[in-house]
Amino acid sequence: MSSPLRTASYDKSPEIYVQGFELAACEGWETIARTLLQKITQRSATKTVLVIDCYPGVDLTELQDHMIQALPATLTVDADQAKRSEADIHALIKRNLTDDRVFGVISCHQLDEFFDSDKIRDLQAKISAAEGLVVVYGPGAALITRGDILVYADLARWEIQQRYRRGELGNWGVNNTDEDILRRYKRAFFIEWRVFDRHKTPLLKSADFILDTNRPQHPVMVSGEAFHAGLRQTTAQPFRVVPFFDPGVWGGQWMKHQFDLDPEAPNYAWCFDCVPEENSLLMRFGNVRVEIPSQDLVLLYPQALLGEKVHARFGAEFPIRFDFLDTIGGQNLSCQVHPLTEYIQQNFGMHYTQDESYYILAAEPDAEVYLGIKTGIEPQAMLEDLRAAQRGEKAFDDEKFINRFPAKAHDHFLIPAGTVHCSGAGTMVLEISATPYIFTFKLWDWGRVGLDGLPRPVHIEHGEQVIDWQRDTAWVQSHLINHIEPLGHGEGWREERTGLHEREFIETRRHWFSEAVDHHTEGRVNVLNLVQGDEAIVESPDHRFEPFTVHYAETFIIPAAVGAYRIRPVNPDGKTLATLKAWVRG
Ligand SMILES: O=P(O)(O)OC[C@H]1O[C@@H](O)[C@@H](O)[C@@H](O)[C@@H]1O
Repeated sequence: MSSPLRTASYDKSPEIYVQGFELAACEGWETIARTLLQKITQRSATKTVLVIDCYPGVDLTELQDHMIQALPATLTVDADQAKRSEADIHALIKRNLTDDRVFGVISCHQLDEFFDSDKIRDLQAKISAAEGLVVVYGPGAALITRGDILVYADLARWEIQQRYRRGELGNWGVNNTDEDILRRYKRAFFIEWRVFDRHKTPLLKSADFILDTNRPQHPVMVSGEAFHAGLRQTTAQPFRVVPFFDPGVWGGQWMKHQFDLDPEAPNYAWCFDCVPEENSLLMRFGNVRVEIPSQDLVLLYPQALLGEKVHARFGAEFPIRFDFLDTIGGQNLSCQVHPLTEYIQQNFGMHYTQDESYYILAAEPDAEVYLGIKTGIEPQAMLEDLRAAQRGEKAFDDEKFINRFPAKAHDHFLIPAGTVHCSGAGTMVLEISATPYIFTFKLWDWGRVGLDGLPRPVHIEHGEQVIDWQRDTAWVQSHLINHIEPLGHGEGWREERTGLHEREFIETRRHWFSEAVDHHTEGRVNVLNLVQGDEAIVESPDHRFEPFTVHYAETFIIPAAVGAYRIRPVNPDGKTLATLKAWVRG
């Protein structure tokens, strides 16, 4: 392994300290109920309607038993009562759901389409006839009434996925807790999360309180005002999202040692350390830590975070993804290809595609990356071989068809969609890619089964429609491997362009430095990783944010609104550090 083991300095729980709202959050059901009662009392009204809208996956039984029951409600309304039937909902989303295990079609539905307007009217009549305290709760509660006090109970997607895996949770609007995990994830990714993100955005803007329900039996609540102050502060300083680590059939051992992860885990394959759509943010208000989906920041403050140009082009979506793929002590990823832009648009309703790159953080001496097809091969022969392998008749002859290139630390492999590729065993990849990450058409999975003992889904029928057969040995060598161009230098630093390919919208720059380097967002969000060196400090030249410490391999985000920032090495030994920075071109 080319990188020696270090003491684990990588911070797995980065927090944002929100200034000026030290008393704005509280924790525990009892305290939360008391805070709500105070708010109700302060209204001095004979009737109060308290609405607790929820992201799907929030534990409604816990909410009922520990909080709603503690409130002196004269009427309690569960929004589920107004939901359309499972069959109706299925008919509405059938086309988006598809029969495939992995791929659906992105939904444009609005949440009110999933509710029965007559039932909503009945509930509204009941609510207006009631006196005293009325509590309306559950996903979609605010469709029935906006009420007098609004609480939004939120939940991060990563926690939702854990609940799916533990068999505790199915999708919203269907009784499918036992269904294949891939299918439940698909329904959430393509439909449910889209619809509920759309529904929650205006609610988060006006909610009196945000309820963090990520930790079972450890609820935390923060005022809407403090929540927004925290998000606004976040758009004016460097920050990190909460990384999550996941095992996989090809997973390795490097992250486990490097990041001090559970030594009992068999391996770790992925680390998502900057996929704001799925990660969460930790905001600290005094003694209380609140966890919210980092997507909330993207939905609520896209201009300040992304910058005008990026927001105009992508909407409220964070387009840059940094993640790790660890195969050191593991196995090859599946041999795969990603859809071309028109293919992802026309088949899956995504507006941009899964363009990727592999930046090598560390590698075993014999590590290799598979990239592009061999010059002169016959496409039909390769597809036939893949199909025969898929039928189980023989192993795919990768030697015959796919290039392999040696990989060492700091190499950068560019992978525009349509290029057949995978990282081989013995490689620690920092993926710097466009955000879509599930549009992987596996072509060959080396004849193995997944962690669940079942073959992982292979999609040769999609893959064959998007493989670019021009990307052969010579083309790949000259266009996709270490396309490194020196750009500038100064006292104790030099800058290089490392990618990405011209078909990809991300620009990447590497700085080698032993002295401070000045950077500027130029009005676009920057995402960086400290790819060499133990520690550096990100500072504001005019003291507009607190100095922010980053450690080796941590990914950090500089919102567009930050403007100028400086990265100073912490290197008493004078060693050279390196950052890899990405932003959206154009
Ligand atoms: O298909 P497997 O083997 O799990 O590899 C999957 C990984 O491959 C990489 O090239 C990327 O496409 C990742 O987004 C993906 O998670």
